[in-house]
Amino acid sequence: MRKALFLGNWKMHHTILETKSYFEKFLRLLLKHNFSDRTVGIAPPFTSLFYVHSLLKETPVKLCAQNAHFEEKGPFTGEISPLMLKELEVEYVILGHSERRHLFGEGDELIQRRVEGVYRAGLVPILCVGETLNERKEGKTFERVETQLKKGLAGLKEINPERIVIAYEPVWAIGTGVNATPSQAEEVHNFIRGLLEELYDEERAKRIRILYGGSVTPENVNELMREPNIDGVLVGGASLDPEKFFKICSINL
Ligand SMILES: O=C(CO)COP(=O)(O)O
Repeated sequence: MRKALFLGNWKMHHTILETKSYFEKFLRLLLKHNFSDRTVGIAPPFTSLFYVHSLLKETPVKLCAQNAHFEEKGPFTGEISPLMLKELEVEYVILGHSERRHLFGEGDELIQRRVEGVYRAGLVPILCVGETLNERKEGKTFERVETQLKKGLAGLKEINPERIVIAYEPVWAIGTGVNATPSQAEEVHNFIRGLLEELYDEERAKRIRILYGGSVTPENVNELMREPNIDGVLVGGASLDPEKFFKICSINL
């Protein structure tokens, strides 16, 4: 009932020139297949969105963004509005990524406003949550994830479950080459599903997709995706290489 979702988060990588050769390779591989049972998307840097929009127009690949402000417009230097993203037919927006939280000081309240603004604008927010290594060592994983999830969703009392995505990205697994084991990830995904049930109801909680992110590779994606509550992956480093990302997106489901 939950359609698998494979998303590449390029972070601050790939110029427009590099993006061109990426998509030549990626689309050549991808368009040979019929992937109606899954959704594939890529979040390039803002500077490439306009260009990538034109490349992806006739393809099933979804355009995604790495952040968004909550207002339509205004004096917010350096920010991009949901309206601007909608104009480019962006569908998914990553919010509350651990790099935004830890390197740029975004807190739960700001992230909540972004999630609400993006959702209300008709885009699909991907709310990222996850504990640091210290929090895990201190046994605070569930507590941390619960706070981030509840605060992040606080503005959305009513929800269309197909129009929100949660991404569990343990900070210690991001860009480290050390992924959460399938059972470590499943334990938290199952916990998140329970929280969603508490916040909404069982029916809706069952329909919300929960992605895993953190050192996903073509080698480990199969076993992660076998877990019942892992509905897709949010891929950083391995999505920068078109062949690797294609391998990830094309696994047997
Ligand atoms: O942060 C991530 C995706 O948003 C994960 O990054 P890596 O796949 O490079 O660990």
